Amino acid sequence: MGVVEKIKEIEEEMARTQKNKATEYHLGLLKAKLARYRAQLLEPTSKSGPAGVGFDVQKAGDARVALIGFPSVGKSTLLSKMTHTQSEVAAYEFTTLTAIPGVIEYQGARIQLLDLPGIVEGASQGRGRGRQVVSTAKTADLIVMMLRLLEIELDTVGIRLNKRKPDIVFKKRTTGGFTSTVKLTQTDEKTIRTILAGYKLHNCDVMIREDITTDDFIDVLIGTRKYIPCLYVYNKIDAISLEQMDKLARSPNTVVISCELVGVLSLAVDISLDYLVERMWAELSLVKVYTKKRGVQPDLSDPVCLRKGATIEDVCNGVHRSLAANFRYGLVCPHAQKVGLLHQVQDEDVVSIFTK
Ligand SMILES: Nc1nc2c(ncn2[C@@H]2O[C@H](COP(=O)(O)OP(=O)(O)OP(=O)(O)O)[C@@H](O)[C@H]2O)c(=O)[nH]1
Ligand SMILES: [K+]
Ligand SMILES: [Mg+2]
Repeated sequence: MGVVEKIKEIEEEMARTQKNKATEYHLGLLKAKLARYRAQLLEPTSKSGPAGVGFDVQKAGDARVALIGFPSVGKSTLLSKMTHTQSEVAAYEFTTLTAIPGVIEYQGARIQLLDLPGIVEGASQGRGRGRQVVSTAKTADLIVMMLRLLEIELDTVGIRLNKRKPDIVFKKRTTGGFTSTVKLTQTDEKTIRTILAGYKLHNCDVMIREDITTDDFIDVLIGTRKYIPCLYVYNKIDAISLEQMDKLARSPNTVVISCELVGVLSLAVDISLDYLVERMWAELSLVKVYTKKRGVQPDLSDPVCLRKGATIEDVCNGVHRSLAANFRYGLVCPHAQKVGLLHQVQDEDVVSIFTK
């Protein structure tokens, strides 16, 4: 039996099983199994060839943004308007058949924008190029989704949108302790133990530090979940009423645009592509650091772009491979603070590195 059939079978059993206290643990176990099979769907296997392999586009620049959406929502139109790359645009579905990279230059950073083939319902089960699109989406720092319905699709294949990793710590091969620093209102120790037993993890220390659900627990147990921020972008708002547009624009993590009406309308909500870039930039939360050599002004046009939480060591690695190995100390302006490799840098810091 293939993985897809196994998934179907478990889903059917879950649908048949009444939800009550007596079946709770069994359902938890089924959920965990389901999660494992779904993860398998995306893993490359020798037999199924390219399954789980994304499109062959090299990561470039300081961050990658993936454009995901149903066919013909206007992904290629958007890429063509926001970057110097032209991706074929047409009124029929599946115009784009591979990943097309473009570059947005913003605030001294280079953001790679990836136009992708449209995905349809059932994409996570391998329909169309869905699997390849989903695998590529997993490599992104931000997903720009041009339609909301697809959120569920990405969820079934282990991409968690706008969520951070639940605060759970496991240690295998220990005494089997269970600690929770908060009151659990959405799951309990017995359910979690049942799931662990289903995975043959009998000796495992679990420490839970927030009020998690059973699904959160399975996510962390499976360990391959990707937590990626997502912006929902509604294109073609020229086709809906002002009231509808206004309502959409107020939803969380949402931007409304029109690739056709750029610069034409003056509205209460900003529908410009400039505003979209601003929002993408905010979601990526990159930190820009300027490096400075002794006696020379820093080059403000060429920052090192890093993830939030980056350290002096990351700055070193961003400049040259050998820098961290020969590191003596760093100097961070504006406060001329002497720092070590583990010091976290802030946006707009000017950093000098002194080597042995
Ligand atoms: N009215 C309107 N039409 C748009 C807008 N943006 C794009 N279109 C049209 O929508 C159609 C599909 O655009 P594409 O950019 O090819 O869409 P896509 O999402 O890349 O499509 P696939 O590659 O087939 O998945 C084209 O005819 C575009 O001209 C918009 O803001 N308003
Ligand atoms: K199209
Ligand atoms: Mg396209």
